Amino acid sequence: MNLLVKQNTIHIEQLRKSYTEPNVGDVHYILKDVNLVIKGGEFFILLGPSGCGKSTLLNMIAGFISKSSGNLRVNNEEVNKPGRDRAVVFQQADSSLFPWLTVRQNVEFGLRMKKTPKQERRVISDRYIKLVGLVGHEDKYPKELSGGMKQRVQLARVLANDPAILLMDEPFGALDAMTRRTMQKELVSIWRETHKTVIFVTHDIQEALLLGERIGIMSVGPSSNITSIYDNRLSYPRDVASQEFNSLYNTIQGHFEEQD
Ligand SMILES: Nc1ncnc2c1ncn2[C@@H]1O[C@H](COP(=O)(O)OP(=O)(O)OP(=O)(O)O)[C@@H](O)[C@H]1O
Repeated sequence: MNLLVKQNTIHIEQLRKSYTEPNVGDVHYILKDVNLVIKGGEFFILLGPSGCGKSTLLNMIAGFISKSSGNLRVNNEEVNKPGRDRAVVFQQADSSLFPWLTVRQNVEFGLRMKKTPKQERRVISDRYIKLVGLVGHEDKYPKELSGGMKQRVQLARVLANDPAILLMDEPFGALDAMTRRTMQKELVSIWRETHKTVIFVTHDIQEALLLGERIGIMSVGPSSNITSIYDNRLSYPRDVASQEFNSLYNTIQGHFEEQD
């Protein structure tokens, strides 16, 4: 087994996130008693309705939001701050790209911070700019790019830093259908090539089924948790028209209808 696959396991036990209402003092739970193990190298989907707490959970794994109680471990170490082993790809690339830097400078930013030598930076940025299909656009600034291209820059920048765990918060949600499909295909091939652990948040059942190996369903909030996990063993690339795909789609949709 690949070393990366053995590592980067995420253990979540009885995890809670609550907040206290100002002035009143009542305690409200966003997440209550979430239990989950995500294996290293796995492509895991967090699927749930709007406002159920998917982003909160992802940001807790990233180390951006602290837990209220329970355990959250990556590689057996309690998460209490962001780490180089984890990186987040956000829904809106605009807020994460530096507008005053070119595509290449944005992709190389983290490497520059790590003081990676210039030549090595160039090799790495070339690789990921190629991987996300942005060759020829290296010297453009974010304002000269389409939404899909900006999202590719964000992905290339995250990949250039080589985190073992990719945390993706509805990264293709704002893209048009065609660009979205292309990005989904690229992500699957990047994941298969790099063996990274991917946790991908979406509220779109079709997207969940196209991408993930396992799909964790979150209940409607407040006090959300993971109510079921579905295995998706269909081989890649997945065919939305196949009977197996549709059967799994209907099962998951039925699950949500029961919750209504
Ligand atoms: N600091 C906070 N104080 C109070 N409530 C909060 C806070 N942060 C988030 N919430 C609430 O927690 C819930 C979960 O929010 P979160 O953004 O994690 O959901 P989500 O499933 O990612 O939603 P969406 O799919 O719409 O992005 C929401 O009801 C939100 O209003």
